[in-house]
Amino acid sequence: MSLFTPPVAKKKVPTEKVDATYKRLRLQVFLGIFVGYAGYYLLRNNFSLAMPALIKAGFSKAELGFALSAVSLAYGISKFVMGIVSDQSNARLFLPLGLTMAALVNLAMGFIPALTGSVTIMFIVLFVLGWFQGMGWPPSGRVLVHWYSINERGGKTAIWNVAHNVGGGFMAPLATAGIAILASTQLFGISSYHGAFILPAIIGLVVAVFAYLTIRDTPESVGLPPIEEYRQDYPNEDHHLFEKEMTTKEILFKYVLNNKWIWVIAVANIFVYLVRYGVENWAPTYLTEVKHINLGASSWAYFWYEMAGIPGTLFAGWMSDKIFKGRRGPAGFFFMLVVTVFVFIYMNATNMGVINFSLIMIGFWIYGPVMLIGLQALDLVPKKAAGTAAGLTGLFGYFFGSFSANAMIGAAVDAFGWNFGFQLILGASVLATILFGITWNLRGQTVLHDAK
Ligand SMILES: O=P(O)(O)OC[C@H](O)CO
Repeated sequence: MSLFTPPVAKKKVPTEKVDATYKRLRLQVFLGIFVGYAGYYLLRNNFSLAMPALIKAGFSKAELGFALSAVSLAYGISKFVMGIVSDQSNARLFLPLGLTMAALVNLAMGFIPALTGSVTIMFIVLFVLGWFQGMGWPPSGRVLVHWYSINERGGKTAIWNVAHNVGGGFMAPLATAGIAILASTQLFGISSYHGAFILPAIIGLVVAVFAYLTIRDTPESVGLPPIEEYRQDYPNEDHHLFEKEMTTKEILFKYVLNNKWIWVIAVANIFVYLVRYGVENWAPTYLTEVKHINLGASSWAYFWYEMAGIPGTLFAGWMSDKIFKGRRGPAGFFFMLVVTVFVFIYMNATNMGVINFSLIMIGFWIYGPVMLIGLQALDLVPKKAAGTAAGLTGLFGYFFGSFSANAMIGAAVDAFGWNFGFQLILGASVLATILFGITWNLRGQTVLHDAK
């Protein structure tokens, strides 16, 4: 454990050098967590690229779907558990370690055919992968709260959040290239689909080295003053800074589990994730089954849903920083209100242009709230509890929201039809809007009584 203990600088940076050092290191650590988290996404869903070959080998869609569910199941739990561990760990080591482990699991799946030989084994291996995946978000959050103060954190977290889409976007071509290389060279004498694991894993290892070289745990770890002091921007009225590392008990019972606002946004996250994955996962089926458009056209709609999330996320961060001066609730409320309107249009539309447009609009407006919940979790607690707070919201989002999106909506549609399935999504969207509304006056760790 001592290997991961957050470091403390032996010497302070001289006052005249503080500004230049801060400027240089803020850019450097940001690049580290951006590229690092994109690296995590290279290795999160690449199994799906191996699935067509596994189906040909005799596995059913239901079996592979079951195996795949292990990733989000483990990811949700790990984001919370590893979030707790990461709050007392050096982010410079923690993030690259999780990425390295995720890459090693992928290399094992690439080189050991037995690991993709049965559903049970795949479930176990993917569970382990999901667990290591949970080591990416918490240290990134730790870096964001220590290097960026509250009135700029929205914009910076939003830009960082784009790493999700960059990593997810590069994953498919990389995995496909890996398959093509093995198919043409017959290297290692294994089936070509193993390339979907091997090439992204190799890039993941390179990214882990880059992340280690660039990330620095906290400003204090390199002899700089705390960010609040440097930028004169404080998260609470008495300007109290939490610079002492805390025990797990303190973090959990003093700052996270007894903070009613964390519970409000954790529950909000169930509904946000139900909308995010409910719309995304079921769009291809809905469009092909009900609207009778071909799969090629529906996969383009899916692609644009993802891409629209990039400007939407940036807009949400900017809005919460600049218009609402560090308050995330009003921005989340506004974004979810618009999502609700477009879910309503989407479920009632008959014209293909309107259907595609409303789907893209849902993509644009939903990723803002996805990012804002994580950001709000970081804001609401002392810096030393950031990973745990964000982890708890992630647990609720993945364990309940993503799970319900996959299982409950499918069952509801089977039993009562598409309209009922959409009513569930619409209801979730309204509830998320209300819950964001409840947090309207929150800014950092303070409730602003005069905020309008
Ligand atoms: O855990 P992920 O990858 O869904 O990311 C969550 C968002 O960044 C939370 O703000």
